Amino acid sequence: MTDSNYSPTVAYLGPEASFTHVAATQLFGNTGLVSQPTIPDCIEAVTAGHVAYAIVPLENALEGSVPMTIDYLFHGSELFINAEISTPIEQHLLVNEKQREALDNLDSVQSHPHALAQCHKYLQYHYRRTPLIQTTSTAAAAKYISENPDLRVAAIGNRLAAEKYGLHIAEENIHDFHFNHTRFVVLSLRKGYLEEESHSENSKTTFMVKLPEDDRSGMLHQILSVFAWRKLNLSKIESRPLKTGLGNYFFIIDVLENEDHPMMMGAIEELASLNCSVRSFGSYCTYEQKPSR
Ligand SMILES: O=C(O)C(=O)Cc1ccccc1
Repeated sequence: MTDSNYSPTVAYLGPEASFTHVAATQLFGNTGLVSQPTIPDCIEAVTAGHVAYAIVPLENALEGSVPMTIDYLFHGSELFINAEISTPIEQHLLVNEKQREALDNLDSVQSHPHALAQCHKYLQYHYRRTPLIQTTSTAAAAKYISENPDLRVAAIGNRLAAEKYGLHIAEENIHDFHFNHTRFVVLSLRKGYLEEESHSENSKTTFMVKLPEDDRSGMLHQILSVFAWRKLNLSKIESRPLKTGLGNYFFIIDVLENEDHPMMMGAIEELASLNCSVRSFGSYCTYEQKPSR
């Protein structure tokens, strides 16, 4: 989707064949992608300037926000969101070819916490007594079982991981709900669209809003009316712990408008006049990934 003559370096939550990797190739192609073992590693790589961008999962339709991304992005990062890509997620049960017959006798099932949670009913029904082990990504679990053929361990991951690591798909589509999509965000130190020529009709802006210290009753209502009377459509509002004490929250607010729109500028000013602290993560476009993997 980016200019074919220019390939930026992009840190992604790897290894190869993770869902994040699939999303990264959709946006950036195959060149310049740098696998990182964890979400904090992706965020640190782009913050330190080792890569131009990082791409990480932000939110899943079944499980909600990815806490690791929220923690590192909203608590003290200097990063902006340049794009988001929403992808359909299909989870499969994978085993090493050597363990095809061990399915009734597994010692553990391993995957990313969100993948385990997305398949919870399946696991509860079929593997109630089997330990579930969390890994840094679905692909890390797939790679692990391919490198340890003698372990009676299954992984949960995508079809590409099965192909890449030579694994047998023991059961397809084990996610509990059909509509399983994940939002991945592209982050960098630069505020602005991934593609400069992006048009603003399809824009979204993400804000982090903190309430004033002297939190008054009806404050959230006041914040929402700032957007409501300007007919600014919110696609998300989520409260997250500020980590400063029980009951202290900030809000993540996504607005379906470009930050430069006069109504948005007015909204930000009005929030400031209510003594809210507002940090903008910038305006960006949403890309949709075709279902395939
Ligand atoms: O683990 C992966 O492959 C990821 O990219 C993170 C993730 C996990 C589960 C659903 C979507 C993304």
